[in-house]
Amino acid sequence: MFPVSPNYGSGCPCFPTPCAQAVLGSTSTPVPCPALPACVPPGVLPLSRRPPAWGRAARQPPGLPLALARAFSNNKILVELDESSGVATMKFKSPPVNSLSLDFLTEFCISLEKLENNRACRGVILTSAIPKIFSSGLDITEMCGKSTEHYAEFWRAVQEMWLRVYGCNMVMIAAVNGSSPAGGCLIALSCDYRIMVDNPKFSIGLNETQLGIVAPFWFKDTFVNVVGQRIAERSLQLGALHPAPEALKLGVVDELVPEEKLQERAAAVMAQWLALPDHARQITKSMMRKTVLDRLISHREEDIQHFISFTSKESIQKSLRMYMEMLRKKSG
Ligand SMILES: CCCCCCCCCC/C=C\CC(=O)SCCNC(=O)CCNC(=O)[C@H](O)C(C)(C)COP(=O)(O)OP(=O)(O)OC[C@H]1O[C@@H](n2cnc3c(N)ncnc32)[C@H](O)[C@@H]1OP(=O)(O)O
Repeated sequence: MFPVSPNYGSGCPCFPTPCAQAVLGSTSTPVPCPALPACVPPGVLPLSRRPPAWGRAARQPPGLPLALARAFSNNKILVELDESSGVATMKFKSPPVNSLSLDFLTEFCISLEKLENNRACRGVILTSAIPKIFSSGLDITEMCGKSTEHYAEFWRAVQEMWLRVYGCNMVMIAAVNGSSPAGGCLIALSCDYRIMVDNPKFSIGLNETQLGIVAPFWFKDTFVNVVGQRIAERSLQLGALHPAPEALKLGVVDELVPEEKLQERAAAVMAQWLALPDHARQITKSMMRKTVLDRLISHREEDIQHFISFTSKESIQKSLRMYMEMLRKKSG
């Protein structure tokens, strides 16, 4: 079996079974899957793939079953598309705490890709079906006591999720209806707008240092782009989890609403954003985010190697085990 092109990923229509062009021949020259233009890194859609649909939702592409376009759910994420507004909702439903396991991340990327390829969809609201939890962040069990191959696969999936959300042409709104530490916070930060339930019991932040681990540079870049250098520096070093009212003050989220108004408010904000011409908004978004995206894209393999060597250290494994133990004691 030949290795596949480095451009091959869940963005390719032939995923997870690589087509002939996605497989590297004996020349070892990378041949990208034909569905992905060579200049486009995995996870980042070229602007030309999304036709402008300003003012109305575009028509359903022929051949796609209507039911699929309206709602689909594999296992951990429920996706509903309202074709009249062009807005989809992705509801995380992976009990107990929507942790970002390899399976979750894979399903997330496939679901988002389906929406990206559906011309009827122009915006996505991310929210949770689990009471009180948006997402508990990366699934710590994926980082404990596993093989280096597993760490590499897991980290590539984390990178892929971020590249897809941060580089997404559609309007992305996070409707944060519960706690959102670390990787959960990253998902929200990667959206265009964040609305959180006004409840001080729900907190959000990049708390990696509390686990004895370090938020990677692209987590940090995303955070800095939202709240600025000073707030990000203090919050990151302290591994702070900000209760909702504090998160609003610091700019981690854009607004707070009562729980019962969250979905209605997210739909209203989405309508405001969709009132703009798609092409102008998309080019502006891409211009604002390109430098940060490019940094990971050009250092992707290096970043995976960093993750593997960092995570494999006995001291890090010990910290993660102790943290899991602390969570278990608290819950049990
Ligand atoms: C030089 C630089 C090199 C770069 C190296 C890179 C290093 C890695 C960077 C990693 C980046 C991001 C990391 C993360 O995202 S780590 C995850 C951080 N998340 C947390 O800290 C949250 C932990 N969870 C909680 O605080 C709480 O669970 C909650 C979310 C507030 C919910 O509270 P609850 O009371 O409702 O539920 P609880 O009883 O605590 O939990 C229920 C069960 O779920 C288990 N669990 C919770 N969170 C996780 C998780 N993130 N992963 C796996 N499992 C989790 C918990 O243990 C309970 O299980 P059980 O019922 O006891 O079996």
